[in-house]
Amino acid sequence: MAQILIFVKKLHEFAGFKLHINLAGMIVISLLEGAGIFLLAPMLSMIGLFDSNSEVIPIVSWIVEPLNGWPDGIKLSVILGIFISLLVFQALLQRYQTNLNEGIEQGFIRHLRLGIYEALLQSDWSFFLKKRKSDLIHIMTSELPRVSYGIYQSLRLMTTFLFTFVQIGFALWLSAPLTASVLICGLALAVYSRKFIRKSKTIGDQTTSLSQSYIAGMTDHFNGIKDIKSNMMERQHMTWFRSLCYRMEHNFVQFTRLQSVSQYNYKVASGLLVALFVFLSFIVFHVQAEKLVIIIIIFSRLWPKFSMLQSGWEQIATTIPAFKSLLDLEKEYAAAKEMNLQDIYNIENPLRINQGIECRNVYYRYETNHSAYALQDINLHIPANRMTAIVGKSGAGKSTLIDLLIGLVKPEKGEVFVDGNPLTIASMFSLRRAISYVSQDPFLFHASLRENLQIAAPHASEKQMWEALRFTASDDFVKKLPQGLDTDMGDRGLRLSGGERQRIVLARAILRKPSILVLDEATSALDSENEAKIQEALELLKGTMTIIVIAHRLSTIRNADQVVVLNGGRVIQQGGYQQLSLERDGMFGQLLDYQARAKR
Ligand SMILES: Nc1ncnc2c1ncn2[C@@H]1O[C@H](COP(=O)(O)OP(=O)(O)OP(=O)(O)O)[C@@H](O)[C@H]1O
Repeated sequence: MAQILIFVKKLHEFAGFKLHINLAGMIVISLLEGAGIFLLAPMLSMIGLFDSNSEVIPIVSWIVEPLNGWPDGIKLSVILGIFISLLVFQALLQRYQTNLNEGIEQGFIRHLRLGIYEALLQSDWSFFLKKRKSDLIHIMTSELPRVSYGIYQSLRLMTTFLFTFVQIGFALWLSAPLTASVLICGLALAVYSRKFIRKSKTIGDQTTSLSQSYIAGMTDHFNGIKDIKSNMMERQHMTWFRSLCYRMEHNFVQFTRLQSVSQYNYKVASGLLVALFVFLSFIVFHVQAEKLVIIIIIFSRLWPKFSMLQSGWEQIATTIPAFKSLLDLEKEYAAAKEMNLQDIYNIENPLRINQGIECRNVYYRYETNHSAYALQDINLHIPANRMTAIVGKSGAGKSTLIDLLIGLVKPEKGEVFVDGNPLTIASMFSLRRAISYVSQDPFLFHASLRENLQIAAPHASEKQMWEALRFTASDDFVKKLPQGLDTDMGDRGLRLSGGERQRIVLARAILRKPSILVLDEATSALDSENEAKIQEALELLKGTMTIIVIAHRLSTIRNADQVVVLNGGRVIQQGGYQQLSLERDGMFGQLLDYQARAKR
């Protein structure tokens, strides 16, 4: 419950006076409904349904007294007129309040959605390394609507509660002992029904974990669909999916069953209560007929509200785990926050690097409770406007070193310097403004080629786009695409071959006119001819920007000014290509030998 209160507080902060107007509207609607019910007594008496003395009923006496002595027809018309006016006013207010409610709810959800996405973009890279992407998608797509539903139910519950409260007030005014005895029965039922709320919460926990598995499973399966189909793994996946679907079905059915039991209990109890009620009225409390009619009308309208309160609580209880997921995520975000998004936007100027980037005694571990360091004792200088190649066996720490140099991860020990100044959070963002990074797994958005290029350089002209494409030997195949630059790239750029995709991503990186170009195995999927073209292009860039390259194919780094060899997270060799290739006992020489042998 504490989780919901936190969100109600947030709702209050967000909606402010609108929420107050909403609550006031609810109270007025309930009061009008109560007053309308009071008018039923004189109406029924005039029609002749019972012989009434309306003066004994509060409010009614104020209206009926001035009409005494008037003909019955006019009296009835006046009362009916007041009744209709109350109804119309109440209906109008109700309409306004419903719209206001929806506006508040949807506005609040938008506010939460934007907040989560903003916090996501403000989080550091280590947050994304630890978090399953599908869990974030799950929260944005499944948990947020549940939170929205929980808030809607909470507002509805509040309305029902206020309505019930006001109506109980009227009933108490008419007959305190009778109302009190009905309330005691209602309270006893509410205490008995607490177990239903607890069970609802357990079912809600299961709903969260099942929908999390569902989205995680679907994401994994779609990412690996080629492996599934080509390795005939359909049966295993179908079995997993079927079992999950059964469990999800059971989860929903279980909740409906639970609700039907609690609603059944309420119905039976209401029958028993009506009998008790009539008995008490006549035999014990001797309530006057007029008052009894009004009390019966009030309670006949109130009892469904009691059962709505119960079912509302149960519905809210199932959404509590979703509220909890959101709060947990907020805590994780707070711990992982790098900087405010607005401050990030304000960093417009790329960092100018004159001397270079340097690591001093740097150590880094992915998990601090794990003894293995991905990088250790790194002392390294990456000179500005030169090409540095980082090589080493798989798992040596090359990509981790790049992440550290561009400030994506922070050293556990030691420090990174740019032109002799320690890398701070602010300078790190300026540094990233200066970088174009091409990863091992080049990614294109499901949009046209033009849009994919514009993401990196929104103001690039068509001419500049073609220049970048020519630079990366992509212009020929782009011209052959059905709609040229406007061709859709498909899901993750699936429309292109691996090598074509790499060249487009490289063109995008160049288009940004970076002062540091980082290529993490960016040409691994290219054939020799295209790779040679890219090498020539990179040669042209040398001297104009700092280039850092990770490459397994050592032939591609022949022109590097500096080669850094990593092994087991340590720098074991460093120097010019020629110099290192002559050190025959060194790892670089060994790597060159392996590749020469593999070629033969
Ligand atoms: N997200 C992660 N969580 C935990 N350990 C990781 C993570 N990423 C990498 N590692 C570990 O850190 C070490 C260095 O990994 P890194 O990716 O930097 O190697 P690499 O030299 O780039 O390898 P490759 O050439 O295969 O891409 C490896 O032992 C790897 O298992």
